[in-house]
Amino acid sequence: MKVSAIVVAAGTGSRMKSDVKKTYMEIAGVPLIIRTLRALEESSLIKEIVLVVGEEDLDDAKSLMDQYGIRRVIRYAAGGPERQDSVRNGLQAVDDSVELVLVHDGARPFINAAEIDRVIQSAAEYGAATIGTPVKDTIKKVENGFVAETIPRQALYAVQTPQAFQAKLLRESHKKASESGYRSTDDASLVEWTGHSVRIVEGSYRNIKITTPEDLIIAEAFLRSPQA
Ligand SMILES: Nc1ccn([C@@H]2O[C@H](COP(=O)(O)OP(=O)(O)OP(=O)(O)O)[C@@H](O)[C@H]2O)c(=O)n1
Ligand SMILES: C[C@](O)(CO)[C@H](O)COP(=O)(O)O
Repeated sequence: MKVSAIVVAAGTGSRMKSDVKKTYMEIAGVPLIIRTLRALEESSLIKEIVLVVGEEDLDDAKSLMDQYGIRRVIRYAAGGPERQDSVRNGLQAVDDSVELVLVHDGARPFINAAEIDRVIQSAAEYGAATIGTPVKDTIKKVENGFVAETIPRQALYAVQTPQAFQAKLLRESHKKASESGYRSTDDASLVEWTGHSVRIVEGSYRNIKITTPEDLIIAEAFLRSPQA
């Protein structure tokens, strides 16, 4: 089964409040995107990577891949206004012969090959799968500054990436969403919206998305204490 990975790294990183684009920020001396791509290269199931970066960063990204010896990236695509647009642009660069597509945030460097392969195997079996972890906090819906509802925690998961899909299903979901103007923050929700079920794969609380400055402190701590 031919598996392609789309790595989305074209965001502006506004919540990081940094002059340096989050994608290229160094964590312990190595750019964030390089750490993430190195993790993906550990999976023998991923045959190619399509890297989605800002249009203005395409040349620099290719140089960075050469500098750090990232060999699995073979195609590039320009990002779009939102993450959903960037994924869609990446999809257009994936060969039609590819059977399964994995989508991963460039901002999640702490994924490991075992987790990646479990998501791939689950998507191969069920058509769509996402990694995630049970929510640890109590989650409440807020309206006008007041709690409107406490959502029972037992069934709640904080989903992460990688998410993986049969290529045809993901292409159709993105096409329908684009045609109808449906917008969402992850790819699994587009597939759900079309009525297809999505399998949950148990993940790790280490698979954080580097989003705000606090996440950099956590990331440095994770690097000092590698996963058992
Ligand atoms: N238009 C966009 C927006 C996001 N992303 C990517 O999607 C992943 C998850 O998005 P997020 O963490 O929100 O990144 P940013 O959008 O850059 O952050 P912010 O929302 O703080 O601006 C990141 O790897 C980001 O680079 C992307 O490729 N294209
Ligand atoms: C895809 C994702 O990482 C799943 O949790 C999340 O939805 C990305 O959200 P962001 O606002 O684009 O970081």
